[in-house]
Formats: sequence, structure tokens, C-alpha cells
Amino acid sequence: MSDARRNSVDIPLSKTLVALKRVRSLRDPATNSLGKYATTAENMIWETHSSNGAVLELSKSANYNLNEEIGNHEHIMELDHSSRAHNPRNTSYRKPSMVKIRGLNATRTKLVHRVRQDRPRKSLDSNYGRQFVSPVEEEVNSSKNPAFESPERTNGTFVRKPVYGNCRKTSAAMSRVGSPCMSIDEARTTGSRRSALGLGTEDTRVKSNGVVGSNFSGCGLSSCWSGTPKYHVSNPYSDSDCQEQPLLSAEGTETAFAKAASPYQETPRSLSQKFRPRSFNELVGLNVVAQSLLYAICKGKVAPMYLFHGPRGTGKTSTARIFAAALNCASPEEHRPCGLCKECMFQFSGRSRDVKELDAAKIDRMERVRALLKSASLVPYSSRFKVFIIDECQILREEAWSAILKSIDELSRHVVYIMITSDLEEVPRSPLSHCQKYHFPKIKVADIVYRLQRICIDEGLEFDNDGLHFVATKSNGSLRDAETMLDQLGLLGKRITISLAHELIGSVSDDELIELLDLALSSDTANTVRKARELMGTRVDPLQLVSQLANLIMDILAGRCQSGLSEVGKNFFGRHALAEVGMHKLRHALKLLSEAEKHLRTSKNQATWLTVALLQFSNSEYSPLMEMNDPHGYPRAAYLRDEWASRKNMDSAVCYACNHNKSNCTERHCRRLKLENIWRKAVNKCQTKPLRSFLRKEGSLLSLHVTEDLAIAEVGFSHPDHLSSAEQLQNQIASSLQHVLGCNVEMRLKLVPALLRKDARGKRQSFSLLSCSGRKQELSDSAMTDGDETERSSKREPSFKFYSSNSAKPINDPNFFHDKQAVTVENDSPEGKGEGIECIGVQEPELQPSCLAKTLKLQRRFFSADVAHMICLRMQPHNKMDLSITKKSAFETYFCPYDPYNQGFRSDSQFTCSSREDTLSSKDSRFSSKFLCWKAPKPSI
Ligand SMILES: Nc1ncnc2c1ncn2[C@@H]1O[C@H](COP(=O)(O)OP(=O)(O)OP(=O)(O)O)[C@@H](O)[C@H]1O
Ligand SMILES: [Zn+2]
Repeated sequence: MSDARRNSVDIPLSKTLVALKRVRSLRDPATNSLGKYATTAENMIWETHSSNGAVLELSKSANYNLNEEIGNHEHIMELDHSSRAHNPRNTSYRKPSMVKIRGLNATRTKLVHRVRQDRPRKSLDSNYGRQFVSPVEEEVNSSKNPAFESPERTNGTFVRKPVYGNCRKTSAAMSRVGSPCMSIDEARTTGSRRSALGLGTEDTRVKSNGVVGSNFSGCGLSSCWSGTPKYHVSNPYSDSDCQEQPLLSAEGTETAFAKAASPYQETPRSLSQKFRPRSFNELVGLNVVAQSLLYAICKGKVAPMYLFHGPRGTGKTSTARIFAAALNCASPEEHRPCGLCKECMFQFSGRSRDVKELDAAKIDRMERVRALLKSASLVPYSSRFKVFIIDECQILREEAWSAILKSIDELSRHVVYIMITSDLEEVPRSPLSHCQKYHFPKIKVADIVYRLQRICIDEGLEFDNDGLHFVATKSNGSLRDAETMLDQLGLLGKRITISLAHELIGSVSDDELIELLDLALSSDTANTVRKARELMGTRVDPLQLVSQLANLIMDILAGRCQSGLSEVGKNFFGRHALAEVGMHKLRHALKLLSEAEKHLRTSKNQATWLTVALLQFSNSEYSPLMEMNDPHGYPRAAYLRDEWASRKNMDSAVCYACNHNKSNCTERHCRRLKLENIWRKAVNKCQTKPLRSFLRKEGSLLSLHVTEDLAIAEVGFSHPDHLSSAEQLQNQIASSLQHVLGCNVEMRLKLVPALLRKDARGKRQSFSLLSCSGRKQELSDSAMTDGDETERSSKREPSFKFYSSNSAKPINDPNFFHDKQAVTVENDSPEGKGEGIECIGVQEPELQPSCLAKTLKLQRRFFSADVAHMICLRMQPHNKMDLSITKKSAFETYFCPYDPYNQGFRSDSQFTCSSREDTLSSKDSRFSSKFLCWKAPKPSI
């Protein structure tokens, strides 16, 4: 049979008849049966498989049928396995069977009847090891089709080998005897049941829409675990030999049957298949999810619909499968899924009739959805639950969602849907509130490294921790990606090192990147060009280089780069990254890179344009004012940059704080905020902890004036002793201020007796949105003269402003938040005492992102407005979230650390969670999920 024929789809009836004739010569020598046609026909009707679940197409599994004719199952399986596992072209092999089947509807019943009588019912074990070359094989071999030249075939026989991959053909081959898929006979006997359910007969279904194949009573869907073989040796639910066979022998060892059916028998194609988790314990970084799902089972609170969402390769599908297995597992609750009981084994080997994995793309038509729902309405075959795992659920249409949701209310409690998506934003809003949602976060680098280490040890791969760390970093939180990369590296047969990984991925090492960045920031044009050419000429794609540089800069800005630095790194940090000026340059570079990236995507001369961008890295103006935001929380960087550029050359004295000419300096509150901001930064730059806490407690920046290249700073202390201490430390304080301001600083220390001690200004141990909102904004509204500065300070209290989304004015009405069900938050953590809650966001529809951004900004200014904005946006889809959020999970769930297009970038390192992982307590537990809170870590310098 030619390849062309194999691949053809529609063949006229006459050809089919010819084919039928030929079949006579392919009778099973043992039984003289026409089994292959019968099974082919059956297969055509019911057997549908895909690697990833339900397939509503015709006959994917019909590939086995020629072999099935032999009537000896295990040999078919061998042929099947070998060709599938090792021959990528085996798909072409499947087609002719399908073609033949199409002409066979008329004769099917008869054939099937015969084959049911003729086919020996043998278990896998009883047939194990027999060798047989079928006439079909001979025919196939004589046609020299490479698709059949299996590596396992030796001396005209097939040697049984462990199987990996998806053994559809095998499953099909065995299915008529024992698979969950019904044979025609079975179908006929259940015909009345079908018609009662309105499913119609198989024939009509085939004719009507080509939606065929159900191994669960005709919903038109069937599936198996991706990548797991289906050993359809015998019907696990009805075969006597199977039932009689205990899963565990008396000694507690696995029986042959158990072994045969065990998913662990498979020879996986990849590391991620091999190490696919099969119990909750094996899931990495998903403790909360796993615990919650397990408790749901233990406490009998299984929801009808779950939604697993999160980035790719983070364990959603694996968890869904484990959960499904756990739901039906027969072992004691805490050990679910045991992996040993019958239900577990059927499921993990892809034979469960009650757990179906579907791709949403395949239920794109309403009739398919209806078929699915009909199937769901039937009681489970043998398990407690019918579980439907629907992948990529975001592509389900609204009608499909509503039909499914509607059916949930009507159905009995035995159905569980597990919807999976990596794109939550695309899922319609209304179904979201019906689901229990579980977020699968990106997996932490440390967890990935640990997992990779375990795999390397198991696989006998030599590795450097640095190499694995690099792989983990590159995988962007996807364990599957990391495992795939490790797989590739393992194939090289060398020790897995960072340089090997760089070579494989085509990336540049951090040292080289730092060297390039250093050159670019130092205006060393010639060497920048040389280095850039060297890297892009041979080693790395320009776009990849952009991405690596941007990541490096973000890491530096986030303070993630400083530990474990090489010499190159240390030198670089010595030159660029410590001062605010250096930070500003880096931000500027980041911006240039983001623009370059856009440009590069459409450019033919990428290397040149990237070099041009690199050469601009050093051309950045810096003003500390760019760091500030206006008192209402709006980022003013762009405005101030222009202002600064025009003012820079002015000789007249300018108030450095509020950026106005000194004589016009009237916005006192603005000025105070800026002064506080600068002082806080300067204090944080001080070298020693005692000095930092002394200055934070006792000192205050009273004023700041800048002339051409010099800033004059007045720093006040309330007690003469403090003043004299400060005088001794004057140089250190001045140098910290210089770091922050980026210019020379002349410092004047003043005794200001009225200056209130900061610890007496009001403890922030307890803090309530309500009370804060009610507090008058005296600082912003009062107009004080310079002379009032100290008096004003003495009145100073923690003060917070809140804004509604539709007004630019601060809200002074205490009822505003009350009405909106704002929460009161106690900061009762020991480490929080005296520090205050740093940032609180209340999630209310009325509290729009812009408003919350301002609120966050004003409270302690740890968030820039845009970061807060992003947090709010992230919170929006979760209005109805019913799981309580711990600080940690809130952080993981919602925090979006970086937007390269935003000026006010703040690193997430500033927001590391408190070590306490308790659920934030609110006085009213109803609102416990409605706010987020982070405590800023102690300054690291
Ligand atoms: N959290 C995890 N714990 C253990 N293994 C994991 C985890 N996440 C991913 N893996 C590994 O990655 C492979 C793929 O995981 P899985 O298919 O469950 O991810 P997914 O989130 O469903 O991905 P996708 O959205 O692309 O379907 C697994 O076989 C496993 O080896
Ligand atoms: Zn079990």
C-alpha cells in the first residue's frame, strides 16, 4: 500500500470492496476471523484518542486495525509500541485503516459479531513474551514502508519492550476486548439506554456529524492521560481475570497485573514525563494548593468546578490529574492518591472511564458541549466522581460556559469539572465566580534548582550548582522548561555547567554582560562597539542580548545582583551602581533598551541599532528631583526632567526641595515631603546601623538649597548632645547626602529645641484606614513661612490622605471608607511595632487603581504610583475571591514587580514579605481577602 493511499482520507466504496477482498487473505491464521475489520470498524466508531485528551475526530486510533486482524493482541501491541515509540512517521501508518473503515459501516455489525466470538480473551500477562509475525506485518514489510521498520523488530519478530508515549494504537487494539470503549455489541446492548438519553445510535452519530468516539457512553469525547500508555488488555471492570487478580500479592509486592497497569512502567520520552508528579507530595511549590485540594476531599467539600490558572509548565495539568485520582482513590484519605489501588491505577494508566481530559478546542460546538453534559449526567462507572479536566478553558465560548454552569446545578454531586487556563484574563467574568480558583504561581528558582538536583542525582548526571541555577533562572518559573533544558544538557554527556548552559542556550554570561554594560555606561565608545560586535557577531542574537541586558539591569536595580559577585561585578558596582546617579543611569539604559527592542523587531540591521542604543547609555541627565513624585502621588519624573534641564544652568538659588525659585517657594507641604524623602534616602545610605537609627530618630532635614554645583543642607537636632554627636559624624552624613543628591553638599547643623522627637510623634503600631481618612490634612493645607518650619514639625503626626477616583481632592469624610466597607488593620507583629503598616490597599470597586495608587503612595511612599497601579489592576479580576490571602500568597499572587515602560520603577526586593505568613487579620473576617499588606524590609545598607 502506497504512502499516498495511506494518507488519503476518502476512498470510494469500490476501492473499499477491493480492500475487503484483500482482507480475506489477512485472516487470522489461528481463528480465520475477520477480526481486523471488525475491530477497525469498532475503532472507527468509538475509539478516539489523542495525546492530550478527548478527540472528537474519527478514527485516530484506527491505526492498529490491520494488526488487530491477526487476532493476537500482544503482538499487535508490540508492533504498535515500537512503531509509535520510535518511528515518527507512524501517523501515516494510521491513515489507511481509517480509509478502509469508512466503507465498512454496512458490514460492520456482522464483522463485529464474528470477531467477538473469535477473538481470544487473554490477559496481557498470559500473552506476554509470545512472538508472532502477522500476515499484515509481512505485507507491510514487503511494501518496504519505513513506518514499519521498527527498531524493536529483530529476525522478523517483535520483542516486547516497555512503552512510552501515548499508546493509542495499543489501546485501540485492546479496547474491543477490554477497554472502557464499548464494542458494538456492548453498544447494542446499551442501545436502549443511549436512545433514552437521546444520544442516538452509533451509526446515526457517525453519519450525522462525524463526532464519534466515546468511551463514556457516547458523549463524543474520550481521552487518556497525555503521554501515558493505555494498556487495554482487558476490561478492568468486567474481565474476570483482571478482577480476580489482586493488585497486591500477599507479600505486599505488586502483582503482575499491577505492574502491567502501572504508569511507572512506561519509558518516558522526556524528563518532564518521567518526573511528572503523581501525588500531592511530589508537587513543587504548590503546598497551599495541594493542601487545600486534599482537605476538600477529606472534609467532603468537593466543589463542582475548579479553575486552575497560572503560567505554563507550573503543574496545573499534573495537579488536576492528581486531584482527579485522589477524588476516586480507594485508600484512606490522607494518603490519596495512593497510586496502588485499582482506581488510581486505571486512572494513571489512562483507562479510567470516569476521568476525562478534554481540550477546550474540541468542544467548540454546542452539540459537543451537549454530548459532554449528557455524559456527565450518567452515573460514574465505578468511581465516586466523574471528573472532566478541560484544558485551555479560556477558549470555551460563553454559551458553552453557561451550559456547563447550568448543568452543575442540575447534576448530582458526582461531577467535578477542573478547568485549566494559562490566560485568566481571557476567561469570561461570570463563570469565574462559580469556580474555586487556584493560582499556580511561577515556581521559585530555589525550588526549581532543588528539583533539578534531585533529577540529576536520579539520572546520574554530573552537575554544577551554578549550572542548575542558571537553567532555573532561564526557565522563567516553568519547571517543565527547566526540565526540558536539563534534558538537552544531559544529552551532551558532559558535566552540566553554567558555560555549557550558556553555549546551549546561546546566551552571554553575566560577567560579559556586566563588562559590556560597564563600557557602555562609561562612554568608552570604541570598546563598547568592539565588545558588542564580538558578542553579537558569534555568540548571541541582538534581541536576546537586549533581553539579557534588561534582566541584568533589573536585577541590579532590584538589589538582587550584589551577593556572590565576581571581580568584574564588584568593579562594576564600585563604579556605577552604588550612587543614585548610577541607578539613574541604569534606569535610563533600561528605557533605551526597551525602545531599542521595539525598534529591533522591525529592523534588518539589529546589531547596529543595538550598538547605537548602547552608545547612548552614558548620555543621561540626573537630578534627584526625578526620583520624587508630587505630593499627590503623580509621577513627575518626566516633568521634572525637563524642568531640571532648563534650570540646571541657572545661577540663581533654587529651592532644591520643591524645585521653585526660592522666593516663590510657597508649597510648604510639597517641600516638606521632598525633604523627608531625601532625608530618608540619605539616612539609609549611612554605613552603620547605629548611625542610621540615630539620624532617623533624632535628625531632620530642615531645608535644602542648591546653587550651581553645591547643595546646602540644614539638618536639625532637638538636643545639644545629639547635635554634638552629629557634628562628629558630619562627614558621614554629608557623604550620604551627596550620594543621594549627586552633587557636593555643604551641611549646616542646627539646634532646634522645638523639634519633636520622632518616636513621640505618634506610634503607628495601630493604624486604621478609617481613622486615617478622618484625619485633617493640616500639613497640606497650612501655609507656613520658613520660620514656622519647626513649629509645624512639632505638630506633625502621621498623616495619610485618601482620594476617591472621581475627585482630585483628598477625602476628609471619615464615612467614605466606612461606607465602602474599608477594613481596619492592626499591625500587631512584633517587628512591626513602631514601624507601622507600610502599605495597605483596599479592594473595592469604588477604590480605583489611580486612587489606591495615590493612597499607597502617600502612606509611606514605598510604592511608586505605577507599581501600586499595577497591583490594583491585578486585584481587579479577583473581586469575588473567596480564599483568604496570606501575606505571602498575596505577594505571589498579585505583585507585579516591574514594568519597563514605567519611570517609577521600584524593585520588588523592597517589598519582601514579612516572615510571618499568617493571614492578615481584619476585624471583620469578611474582608480578609480584600486587602493586601506588605511590610517593607529593613534597609539593607
Ligand atoms: N509544580 C510542579 N511540581 C512538579 N512538577 C512540575 C510542576 N510544574 C511542572 N512540573 C513538571 O512539568 C511538567 C508539565 O507540567 P504540567 O503539564 O502539569 O504543567 P501545566 O501548568 O499544566 O502546563 P501547561 O499550562 O503548559 O499545560 C510535569 O510533567 C512536571 O514534570
Ligand atoms: Zn488509590
